[in-house]
Amino acid sequence: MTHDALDATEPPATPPVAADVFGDRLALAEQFVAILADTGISHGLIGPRETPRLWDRHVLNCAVVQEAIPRGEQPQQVIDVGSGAGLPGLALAIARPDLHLELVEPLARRTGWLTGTVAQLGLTNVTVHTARAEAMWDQLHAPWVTARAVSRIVQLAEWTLPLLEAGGSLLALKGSRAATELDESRTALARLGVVDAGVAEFGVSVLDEPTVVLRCTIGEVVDRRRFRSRQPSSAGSARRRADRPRASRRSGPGVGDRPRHQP
Ligand SMILES: C[S@@+](CC[C@H](N)C(=O)[O-])C[C@H]1O[C@@H](n2cnc3c(N)ncnc32)[C@H](O)[C@@H]1O
Repeated sequence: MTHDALDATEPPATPPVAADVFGDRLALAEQFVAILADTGISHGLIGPRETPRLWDRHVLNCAVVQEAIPRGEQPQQVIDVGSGAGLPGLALAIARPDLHLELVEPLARRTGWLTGTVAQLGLTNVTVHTARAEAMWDQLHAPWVTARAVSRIVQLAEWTLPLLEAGGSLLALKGSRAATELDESRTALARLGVVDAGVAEFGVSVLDEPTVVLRCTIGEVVDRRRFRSRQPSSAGSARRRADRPRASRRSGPGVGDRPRHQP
């Protein structure tokens, strides 16, 4: 059957590699894909043309980022910013029941769908917050923040680095331009408190196109007063500020000018 011949709400067949990624949580992942193909599309959280690609481009692409987060003895918290249809947040929560996912998404229509999906899946390791990331600085802190397709890296760092504990990392799922974006942003990231950054690929053995992650690691907890004074009044003005070259305002060493470390 061709992709066009598929019913719009019919979930795509489960690829064999999904079992490698999700293990004994595969049935939950299949349920998530079925929900995405149904209400995820009818509620406008994901494009209708994405149905045939729900596994490889979306759910698997996001779940493999679990490789970046070591398994510890204690449950670890992960803040997923701009979760949209639960990507990567819900894919990670399904793949890794040892993680607790805090999904931060400002659009109530989306968080309503997320809350319903969490209930349908019976996930107990997810909390959904209807808020912008900047509004959660005083309430949520974690060693990991994830984000996919939310903003360019400097703007994303401004929104999310205050959510990180000391030594924590922002994992930004990016496309093939990740290395270029990082090289263009090193000075600005260093000014925001990033002490180490790098680009790494995940899912190399299971995906035709591995997931490219731009990682930004902070040292001490970042000075939030600096960020708060720069808190954007709107996404547009913030983006304009974030994309302005900062080297002209103050020169200094860029992050990652020391040897890179891969997660
Ligand atoms: C293009 S969507 C990506 C959704 C999902 N991460 C994905 O990859 O499918 C970007 C999402 O980021 C959210 N967003 C934008 N600015 C944000 C902010 N400052 N804090 C949290 N979420 C934000 C939007 O509401 C939207 O749901």
